[in-house]
Amino acid sequence: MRKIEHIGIAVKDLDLSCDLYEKLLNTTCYKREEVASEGVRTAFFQTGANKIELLSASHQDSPIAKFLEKKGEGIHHIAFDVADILLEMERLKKEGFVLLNEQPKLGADNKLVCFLHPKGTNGVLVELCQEIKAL
Ligand SMILES: CC[C@H](C(=O)O)C(=O)SCCNC(=O)CCNC(=O)[C@H](O)C(C)(C)COP(=O)(O)OP(=O)(O)OC[C@H]1O[C@@H](n2cnc3c(N)ncnc32)[C@H](O)[C@@H]1OP(=O)(O)O
Ligand SMILES: [Co+2]
Repeated sequence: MRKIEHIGIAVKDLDLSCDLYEKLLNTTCYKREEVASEGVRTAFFQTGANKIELLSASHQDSPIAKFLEKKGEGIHHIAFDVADILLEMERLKKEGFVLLNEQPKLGADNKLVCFLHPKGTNGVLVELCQEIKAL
């Protein structure tokens, strides 16, 4: 794990929350992206070396919809930047962490991602992110 790649925040209304976070962070959202496979709409903010990812649900079966129903708006996950996601997944599996996807999957913001079950990380949903390098 090289650094925190982003903090994911679950929100009910992405437009409203984008306005709020633009005021809070004094910067505009640099990317909005829907990840249909995850059932999420995302909005990214760069704050110095860090990123905030706002996430809303794009359909009712989205993990974000379930999270909002159960816990309401708030921090949803912490994403870490990794150099080699396959190596890291292998290492974490050997360490006994529960991977929520056996293979890396396409995430937002040009990343390959994998999630670890929060039950094995003291209640924090952890996401691994590897930048997809242009060939
Ligand atoms: C990939 C695009 C983008 C990116 O950055 O590139 C994203 O970040 S997309 C983010 C949305 N996608 C995901 O979250 C995928 C991984 N998540 C899952 O597979 C599920 O949400 C899972 C397994 C974490 C929970 O799903 P489940 O159906 O089991 O929901 P439950 O409500 O029954 O939860 C079981 C248990 O886990 C606790 N929980 C759920 N979500 C979280 C969370 N975000 N942080 C911490 N804990 C969480 C929940 O409270 C339940 O615990 P319990 O003690 O039983 O109440
Ligand atoms: Co994320």
